[in-house]
Amino acid sequence: MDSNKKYRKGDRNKKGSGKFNQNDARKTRRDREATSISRVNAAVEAIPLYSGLSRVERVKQEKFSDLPVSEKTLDALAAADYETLTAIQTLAIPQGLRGSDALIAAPTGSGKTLCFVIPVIELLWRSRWSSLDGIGAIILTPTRELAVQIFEVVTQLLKMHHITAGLVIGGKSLATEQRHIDRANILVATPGRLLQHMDESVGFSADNLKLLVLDEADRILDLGFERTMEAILDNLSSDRQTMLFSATQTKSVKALAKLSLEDPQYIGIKQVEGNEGSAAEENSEETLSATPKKLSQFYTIIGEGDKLNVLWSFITSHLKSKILVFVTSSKQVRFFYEALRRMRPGIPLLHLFGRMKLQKRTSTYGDFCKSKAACLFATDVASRGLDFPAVDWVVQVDCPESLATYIHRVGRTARYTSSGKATLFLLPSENKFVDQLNDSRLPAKKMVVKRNKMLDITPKLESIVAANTDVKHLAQRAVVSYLKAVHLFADKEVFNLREIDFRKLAHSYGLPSAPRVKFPAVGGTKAIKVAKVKAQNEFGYVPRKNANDIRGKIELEQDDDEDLLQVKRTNRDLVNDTHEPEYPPTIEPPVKTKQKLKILSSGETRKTEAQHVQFGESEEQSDPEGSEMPTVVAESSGDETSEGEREQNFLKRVREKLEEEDQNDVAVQKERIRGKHKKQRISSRREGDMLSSALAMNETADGNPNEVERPSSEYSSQAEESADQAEQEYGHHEDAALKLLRSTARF
Ligand SMILES: Nc1ncnc2c1ncn2[C@@H]1O[C@H](COP(=O)(O)OP(=O)(O)OP(=O)(O)O)[C@@H](O)[C@H]1O
Repeated sequence: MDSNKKYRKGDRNKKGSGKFNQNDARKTRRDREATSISRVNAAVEAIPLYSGLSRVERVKQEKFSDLPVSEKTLDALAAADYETLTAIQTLAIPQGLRGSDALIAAPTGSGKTLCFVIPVIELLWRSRWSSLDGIGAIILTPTRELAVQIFEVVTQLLKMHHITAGLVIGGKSLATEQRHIDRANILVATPGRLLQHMDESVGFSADNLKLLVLDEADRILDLGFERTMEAILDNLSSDRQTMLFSATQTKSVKALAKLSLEDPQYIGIKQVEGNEGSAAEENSEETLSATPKKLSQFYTIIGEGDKLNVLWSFITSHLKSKILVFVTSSKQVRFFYEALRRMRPGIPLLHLFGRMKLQKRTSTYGDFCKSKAACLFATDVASRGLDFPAVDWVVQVDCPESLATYIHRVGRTARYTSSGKATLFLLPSENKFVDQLNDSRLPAKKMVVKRNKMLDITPKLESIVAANTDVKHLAQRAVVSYLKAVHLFADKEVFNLREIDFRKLAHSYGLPSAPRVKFPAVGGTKAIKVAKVKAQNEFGYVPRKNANDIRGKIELEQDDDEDLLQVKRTNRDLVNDTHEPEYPPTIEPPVKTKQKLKILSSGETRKTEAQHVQFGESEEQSDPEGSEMPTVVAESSGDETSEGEREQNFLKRVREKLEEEDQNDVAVQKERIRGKHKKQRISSRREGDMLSSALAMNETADGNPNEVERPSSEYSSQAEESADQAEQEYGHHEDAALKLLRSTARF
């Protein structure tokens, strides 16, 4: 009993001493941390205010280990193989660390992410932030992909810290985010979703906010979320540091800078080669237009009827490359992907656009990152900030709507120290864009397409479109959405619908004739409604008070499948806009459908010409907005044949072609089967008399009609295999997405 007591006492003592040791160790750690913090604080206070803005000078390279930052951050940086700072990092990180408000601009791929991630983490570490202190820093970024990408970098550098990070983006469960939001110290967010949490989440508090980062501010404003930004800024304490990153310095970015920054520093970098670079003067044009030096830029002039032929020839001659193809609208992305995968180019095809489900977008992004050779068709959702490693070629099939978009698209290659190439397809009417590139010192060289090397895929596309109704619909919608987008592009010197041959374009997509296009009037109420729905889809939330934002900033067409990122228009007063479409090659007068119904007295007959009602149109016309929308159809070429006849001829041609191909296929298959049987007979004979009965059976089977059926079923299964190939690939994508989502331990 006593010994038992003794044992317990000893045990307690032991435990006590353990506790004491633990407390001791904790205290030592705390002391060491405190010493480390005061040492780093002293070093940070000694950082001079950056003053080299008025001179263009060479930036000296530095090592991360020279920065006044915590051991924990240094260890994480080393673990991620970051050793030497890039030019913009050398200038911006120390300023971020010393607590300055700053407006920062640098070429694509120059390493801007670390410019804010390091100061964010360090500020919270130096402030001894704990989970009880709530949100200490918010990083706002325009798209979900970009948010996910930044979140990955944040979690990578937080590995050794006790600071938490959360990701709040549209497309995810709001309730899940709400359950965890009070535990996050660093929040990576898209603007709409952040505002939604501010309005609706009880646990959300940013009262202690120390640092706000606005990444890709120009893009956030482009998307028409000026008022959302104002509302967010209204909700945040002004006693904070703000870092604003923007590739372009538009009026609205300057207005946002005024609203959010206090006595800001302007830090810009032009021309980077590897880690080198020079400081650029404040507001210098060079800062805005610089692209990496290791990027080779080309352009080529191609008619609308040949773009797909040239693209196909390009893809099939670069089978070992990683290619990123930009087109204008999500419908084109889907059509290119669906049509070209059926033609088996010999390289994996992927596609990415704004309205894709988040999980699919993430998995596609992950797959393209991992692959060594692949071709990704994308809208501009992929053009800003996304960091795909080792892209060899960026191909812009359609002219970008602005130089800023061009810079961001080509910036997906030649990132950090790697080199890359970019080529741009321009219609002859878009030649003016070359002048703009030259004026902005973007050195693109002209490439000439060798006609004899160009493959003509139009007949193949015609067959695919004729055989697959869904692909045909996609092709029609792709043509329509492209033309509508061009209609909305502001730069009328470059984009002129009159110069585009709708029929040639449609033909190159495998269509017999140009689909009818209804060009939207600008800023109708229906368009605003659609814009709101789309903004909600993209950003998760649009507060009611911001409806005018959208009214003022986004014009969308009535096709509610359109890609938000493509058809938004900014900087026009849409409410008072009297701008009419400029190109009515043939404008159909509005059809009056609200006919007064007159009760006929018996014996009275109705005049027949008044009874011609177009049902397809009536729905639109009954809409008050509908009357503002002139229907523009493709200019008639003056051909002697009508559109209906043309379509019939086309279908006839395709049918004949398919029949011809079928006959060839059957002949080839028959030949193959004959050969196979011949081989079987020979081998059977060799096996001797024992197998003579089996041989006899085979010989009978030769004439058996069931055997003749076999090739065609083999053939059809081959065709199915071809059509399903990408779907099977997609299975891997989904796996990858799940892995990616699991590996990023959010919150
Ligand atoms: N100091 C560095 N050392 C090594 N790699 C770096 C360094 N800084 C950045 N990188 C790498 O360079 C690539 C581009 O960086 P980042 O995405 O931050 O560029 P960015 O300037 O934000 O580009 P964009 O303007 O297109 O968004 C990333 O893969 C990143 O990991």
